[in-house]
Amino acid sequence: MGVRTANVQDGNIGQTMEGLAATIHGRREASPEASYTAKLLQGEEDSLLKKVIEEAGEVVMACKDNDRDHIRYEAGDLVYHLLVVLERYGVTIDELAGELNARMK
Ligand SMILES: N=c1c2ncn([C@@H]3O[C@H](COP(=O)(O)OP(=O)(O)OP(=O)(O)O)[C@@H](O)[C@H]3O)c2ncn1[C@@H]1O[C@H](COP(=O)(O)O)[C@@H](O)[C@H]1O
Repeated sequence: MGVRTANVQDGNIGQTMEGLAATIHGRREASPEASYTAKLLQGEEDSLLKKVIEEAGEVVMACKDNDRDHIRYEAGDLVYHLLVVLERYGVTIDELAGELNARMK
């Protein structure tokens, strides 16, 4: 695990999520030997789904340790794997945004 200090100046969540989702989409046709994302997209469905549960558990453990850097790191793993799930099941990042925006009052 490579937990490090985050540079918040690097952060723009909209651009980051769009860029990452586009990269993940582009791995649909990539070789699973060359790309972990391609392996998740093309491999066993349950392997990907189990990974989401595992990463969610790691976020919870980091929270129980009250370790901010570790929480952020594991949240990154969870969000990445969640985006891979969305790609695999054909839910676009714009649809996710629409879902969240519809809840705003
Ligand atoms: N954001 C990620 C990303 N986050 C996590 N991971 C991988 O997810 C796996 C997480 O597994 P584990 O939890 O077992 O490993 P860990 O996090 O090292 O250790 P622990 O959390 O268990 O302590 C590791 O293999 C990470 O490399 C990611 N792999 C890829 N990406 C993005 O996807 C792009 C395409 O990557 P490729 O699929 O390699 O082409 C990359 O450029 C990145 O932008």
